[in-house]
Amino acid sequence: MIIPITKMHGLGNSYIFVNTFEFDLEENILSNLAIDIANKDIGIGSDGLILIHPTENADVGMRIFNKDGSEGKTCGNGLRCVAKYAYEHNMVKDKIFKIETKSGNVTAEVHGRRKLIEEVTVDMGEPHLNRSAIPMLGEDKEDVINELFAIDNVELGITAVSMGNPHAIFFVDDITKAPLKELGPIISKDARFPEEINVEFIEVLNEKELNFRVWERGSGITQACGTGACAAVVAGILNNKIEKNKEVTVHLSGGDLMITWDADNRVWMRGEAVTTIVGQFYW
Ligand SMILES: N[C@H](CCC[C@H](N)C(=O)O)C(=O)O
Repeated sequence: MIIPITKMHGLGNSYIFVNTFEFDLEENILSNLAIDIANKDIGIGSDGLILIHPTENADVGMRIFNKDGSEGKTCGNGLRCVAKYAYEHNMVKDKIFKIETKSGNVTAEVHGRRKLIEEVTVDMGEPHLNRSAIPMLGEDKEDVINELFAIDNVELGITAVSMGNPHAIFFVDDITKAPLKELGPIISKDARFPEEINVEFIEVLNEKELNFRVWERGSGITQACGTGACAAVVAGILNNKIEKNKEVTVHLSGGDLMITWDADNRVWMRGEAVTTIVGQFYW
């Protein structure tokens, strides 16, 4: 099979994009295709596969598959890249349009001159905090905000936030000492998370600035995670460490995202979207 592809990234969180408006893919090959295409030795190398697909519910649809072949429900960096691709390929006519994800529709706005888009803003919608929405085992009676979380003989304070995909947020005093490699994979697959979870460690620098590192469900350590950055800002505000309704700079390994949790309970993400390869994948 010769598959037309575009490799894109947001702050180094890279995916291989297939436009299924033009090249359709059978459902039963998607997981294995994601594993192979993301593999740096036998494939192109990325954090996963993203399909840009036709839908009745929005201007375009996005599906994301992690490096291990599992399907995620949404992807912040991926959404910015899909928005850039759709506008530059004349799949939408306006600069503001809707993108469908497995967790519902979001609204994207592309910024740039003529057909070169370098930055995108996405209204990521409302965060979800109750346990059943994460999902995380336990009674739904209260949200998970700095709750004691014992793991591997360590006691941490967990704040759990869903941005349409699950995030476990832990605050540390020094991001360079965050136990990402040691605890990321263990927490991500802990039985308390029936659908596993993305794991983020956050160092709050001041009320408008965070350092951020992530172990992604299904992909491991990535350079950036857009939904994770949104979840981190929500968690910081819930823990009274940062200010609501202000633009917060999140410093990820691959660069900065600007995140706002506004007075209408909506989370906004602004950042780059970059195309690096256009080509064909022989599979
Ligand atoms: N990198 C993505 C998140 C992928 C989430 C995926 N790992 C999952 O939820 O399974 C982002 O920029 O939001």
